[in-house]
Amino acid sequence: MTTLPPTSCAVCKVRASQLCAGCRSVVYCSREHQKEDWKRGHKQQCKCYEIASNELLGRHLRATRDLQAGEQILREAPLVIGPKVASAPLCLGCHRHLLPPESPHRNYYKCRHCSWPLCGSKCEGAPAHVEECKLMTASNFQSKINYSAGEEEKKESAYCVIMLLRCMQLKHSNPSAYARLCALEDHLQERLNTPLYQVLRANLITFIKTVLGLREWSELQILRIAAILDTNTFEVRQPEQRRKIRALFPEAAMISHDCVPNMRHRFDDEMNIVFLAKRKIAKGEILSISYTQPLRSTIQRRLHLRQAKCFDCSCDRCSDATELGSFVGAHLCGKCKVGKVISLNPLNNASPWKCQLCNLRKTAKEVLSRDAQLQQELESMDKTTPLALEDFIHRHRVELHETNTHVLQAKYALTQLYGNATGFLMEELSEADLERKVELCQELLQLSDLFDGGWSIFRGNLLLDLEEALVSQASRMENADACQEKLQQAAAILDEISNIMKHEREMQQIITERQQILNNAVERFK
Ligand SMILES: C[S@@+](CC[C@H](N)C(=O)[O-])C[C@H]1O[C@@H](n2cnc3c(N)ncnc32)[C@H](O)[C@@H]1O
Repeated sequence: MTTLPPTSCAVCKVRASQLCAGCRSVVYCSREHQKEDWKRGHKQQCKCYEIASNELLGRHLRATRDLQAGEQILREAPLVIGPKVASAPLCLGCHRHLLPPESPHRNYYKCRHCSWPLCGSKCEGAPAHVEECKLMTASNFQSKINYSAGEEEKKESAYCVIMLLRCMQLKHSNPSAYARLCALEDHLQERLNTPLYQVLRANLITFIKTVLGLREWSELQILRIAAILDTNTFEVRQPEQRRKIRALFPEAAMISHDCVPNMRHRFDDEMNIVFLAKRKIAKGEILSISYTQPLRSTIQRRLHLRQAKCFDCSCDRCSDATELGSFVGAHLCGKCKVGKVISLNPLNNASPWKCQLCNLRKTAKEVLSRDAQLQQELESMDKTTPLALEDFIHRHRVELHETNTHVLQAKYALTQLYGNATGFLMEELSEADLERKVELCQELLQLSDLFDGGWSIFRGNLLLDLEEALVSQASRMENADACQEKLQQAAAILDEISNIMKHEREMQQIITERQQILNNAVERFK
């Protein structure tokens, strides 16, 4: 049932019709009254979602009105930001990945007080770093992270204390922010017996209580904050800013997971998190994002979610042994050679697997260990050219069908390599390789419609690759009709990309360049 918006101005009560675009639940008679109401408190109430709760998900967000594809749903500033539990050396002031020093015999710039690496003296006084620096200096702690040539990407586990200390400091510096942090889910009891928390217990607690002398904090209080961070932080990736860190957003932390999510998120220049609807969302629908990777199989995704977020996903994709008809987790049957081997109960990771066509059965352990081997093989492969990945798909064709997770991961990497890798640049691609790129993009786009469709970044990136390949194909064609058809296809795709990516600032230049290349191709064709 649609709720009709009110008809009188929220400020002066005269008959009015200017609807607030954010929540669409109040109207105003004028821009002045809208501004006045915003300052008076509508800013806090203007939302198109509410926090709801149920037994399965706990707290979650739910749409309070119909939402259009591409609509912004939530924007939130971070409560705390800092390094990931293990991180390559980064500046604790501006959080940028550190560049190697100019001379390889020199070290990173080190904070004059606590010796943590920084990008320069300017960051010594950065608000993010000042308090932790005082604490470490007061207890004579000096960081031992140094530059080591060739190991710039090595992850340092010493960074695990930073985000934790920043949260602990909120208790005195910002008690209301600390209270919001403490209200978040932790799964501490489930985490305490894991190997990671055993290590944290040994190292982190000693560091905080003994080295830094924060004796008033109990072991469980400290571990609870670590568990809150593990359950709720978002990874912030801003490659153009050389940033790969984590951040806590208390409202966004309420958003639940679904393996076919209806929202996507990004970070703006001020590191606010911004959520958009990937498709139309009806009033009352649960708002979701994915905490895991869409091209992974159900058993891989569920294991990851259990280990990282302590829950067993039972979404529509996970509940269906065929994964919505995609068979991403299935292997080809080694006996009848045509059937697909799928789990008899995908919501039980220990359930046996069986061929759909013959009587071949496998234990979950067999499936898992084979998957782990294949994943390992894929991850250790040379990804500088398409050759090894094509070879992987070919070698395993009897066991892995066209949409098996390992094949999909290889195919996605191939869409990036054809046209970009040395020796495989767009103009160097053979007709066959160019056609392969087009087919791979189209195949993955079809799959993305099942798991990550609509206005998704995955889809936007695949469309960009496809558009480029189509223009390149068109420019090699001699038949005018075929060329025109390709260029028209490319133009329609570019329109869609412009829509999907219109909020991604860093994509605008690429889109403009693509438009220029396409216009030139159309001119040449004419
Ligand atoms: C970032 S928090 C989300 C907010 C949380 N529900 C709360 O009440 O604070 C992540 C946690 O929410 C729960 N959760 C999120 N999505 C879920 C899902 N699809 N199924 C079951 N639990 C889910 C899990 O307990 C997970 O560890």
